[in-house]
Amino acid sequence: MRLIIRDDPKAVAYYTANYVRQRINEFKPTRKRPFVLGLPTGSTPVEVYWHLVDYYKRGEISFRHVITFSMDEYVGLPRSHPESYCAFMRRHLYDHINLRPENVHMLDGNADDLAAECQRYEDKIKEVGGIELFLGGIGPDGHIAFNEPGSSLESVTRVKTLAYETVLANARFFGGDVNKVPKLALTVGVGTVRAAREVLLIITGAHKAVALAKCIEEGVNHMWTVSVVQLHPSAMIVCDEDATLELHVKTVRYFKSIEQVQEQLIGRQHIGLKGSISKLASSDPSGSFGSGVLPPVASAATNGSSSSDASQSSADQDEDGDGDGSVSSQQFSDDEYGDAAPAAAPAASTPSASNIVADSSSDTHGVRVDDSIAPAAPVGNPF
Ligand SMILES: N[C@@H]1[C@@H](O)[C@H](O)[C@@H](COP(=O)(O)O)O[C@@H]1O
Repeated sequence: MRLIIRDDPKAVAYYTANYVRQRINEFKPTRKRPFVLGLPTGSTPVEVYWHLVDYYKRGEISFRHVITFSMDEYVGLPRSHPESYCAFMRRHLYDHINLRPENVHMLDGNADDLAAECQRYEDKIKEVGGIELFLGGIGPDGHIAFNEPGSSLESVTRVKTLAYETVLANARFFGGDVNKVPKLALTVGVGTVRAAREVLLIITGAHKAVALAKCIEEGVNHMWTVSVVQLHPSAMIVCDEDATLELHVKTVRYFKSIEQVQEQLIGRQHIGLKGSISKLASSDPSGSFGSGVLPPVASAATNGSSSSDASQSSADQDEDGDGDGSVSSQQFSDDEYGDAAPAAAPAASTPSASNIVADSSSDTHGVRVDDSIAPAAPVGNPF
């Protein structure tokens, strides 16, 4: 498991959105080989979605060959209700990017046969080849999707009764009235999340610090269903400093030092997504490794793909899926299905990799970690 710690929720959102963009662009999805993405609701991912919309509008990513599966949905809440997860996903992401309607999958909490609806969802996930990347959040009680404490760690998509703590936590979306919060939901299972080829969780806030500690420092336990990520071969948690409050200092220093040492020994340019390593840095010019003195980390400019790299990756997607993998940027903009083509870059209210100013001052736990992808976040909700 990888734990990436950033200063605050904005930096977490920015890191996560960048990661998703790079994963999709490196995958080079085509019609025959789409990228299958699992997505959460909740307040935590909202800013991630703003960034993804921004990347799309800048032409840095295309969702044309991306298939999405939302994690969960309330039972009995009309889809048109502003707090339905269907409305949420449309409001924050789906209505603003070039997903094909047939590639958007959401659970129907008003289906006549809820069990059949859950089975349909599982079948559909299998039919498209499984989920490549499952992005998730957690509740303060450590639930992932709506897999409340005590959920089977092998569970699949099903109807779930919500824990009182979750109803309380979500009452804020229903005018603070717990009576208005649906008590049942459809949710992908813990096993559904585990089956994804990669899991990326975003966890922010002191109110989730106990859950993060249970997830990382204790054993796999159905009372903290997020802890199942310990069993996943490719799991990453991106959290903020507040969420680390219940972790041992040693744990925090360990994960921060991994990031720092990797950059020193390997060089950020050689660390692939999912933590893969292409080669070691050619030399250790300072010769300082082992002395306990870590050199400054790389600057923002070396962090992952530049905007133009990402844009090129998008443009390289094989539009017609014939396997040749090469299309011109004109083809990238063409829209045989009538979707909106990537728009011009919006005004300077949104960030780009190039205008991020590195801030390496964070030293909360005594280990300096490069924060070079700390965001200049969008000003306000762009929608
Ligand atoms: N079912 C959702 C979860 O999928 C989500 O992770 C959680 C966290 O929400 P927030 O990000 O608002 O804390 O909320 C709900 O319970």
